[in-house]
Amino acid sequence: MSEVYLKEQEYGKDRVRLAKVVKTGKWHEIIELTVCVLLDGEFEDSYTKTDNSMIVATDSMKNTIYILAKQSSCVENIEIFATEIGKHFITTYSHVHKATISIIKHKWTRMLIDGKLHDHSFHRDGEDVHDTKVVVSRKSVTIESGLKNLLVLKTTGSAFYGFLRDKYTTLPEADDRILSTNVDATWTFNIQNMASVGKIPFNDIFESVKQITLHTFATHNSASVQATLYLMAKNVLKKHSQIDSIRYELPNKHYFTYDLERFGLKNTGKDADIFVPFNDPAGLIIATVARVKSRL
Ligand SMILES: O=c1[nH]c(=O)c2[nH]c(=O)[nH]c2[nH]1
Repeated sequence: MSEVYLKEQEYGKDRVRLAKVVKTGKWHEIIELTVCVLLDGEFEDSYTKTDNSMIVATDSMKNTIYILAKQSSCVENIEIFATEIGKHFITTYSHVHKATISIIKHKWTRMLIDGKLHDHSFHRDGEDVHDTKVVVSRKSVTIESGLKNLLVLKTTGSAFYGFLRDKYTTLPEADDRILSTNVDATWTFNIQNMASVGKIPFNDIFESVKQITLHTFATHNSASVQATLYLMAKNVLKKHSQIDSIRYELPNKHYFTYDLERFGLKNTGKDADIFVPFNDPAGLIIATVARVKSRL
């Protein structure tokens, strides 16, 4: 057999679920997270020589996440909390060279009861989440954040025509159609150094990216999912100088008119109002838009 070597490795604890309640008198906050920690470093011997002496047990990593959550005042700010966790692992263990921390923040929206925000009751109003992936090494920190699973639909203001037609094409041109997608967006931050991480208003930027995404989707006349995606990204980069690039993954969740002509009912063009939503197959449009780097 030809010689082999351990090309790369990462190991850690995934799907660590954690909720923290922050109480200010009767006013409570709930933060619910799913955390993944992966470590890279001098772990080769555990794979190749059955030497476990350098292994930080994944069970200890799980304990560490709960301990740091107890001690931290930044759990609500997942990019900062992830950086704290990453820093902990590379400063505590000299043989750990890189820690990759991924966190999903689940949505709990405060209830509005009798016209007032309730102090300790929350509901889930949508499956969209805020997530982050932070990679901490001794030299650098990289942070990407995301908005995942935001389901949107508009009933007009979307067309799709002028596309390539050949013997494989059956899709009719549409000057007015339903447009629906499940937005997944991931953006990377321009981080100067570890100390600057605490100064970035990650949660405000998240809310703003979400709002820009919704605003662009709703207000522009879409020529295609591709054109909508590019405009969303351009608007985000225009507004947020801390963001270097943004990637969108937009499935085109098709709604096709149902053939009611067979029953003597008009359901095309201006008369179209009965549609069949299709889960599968879906188009999938993926692109990353980045700033042109200045040559200065
Ligand atoms: O916005 C669209 N982009 C496409 O690439 C495409 N392809 C398709 O069949 N419908 C659509 N819609």
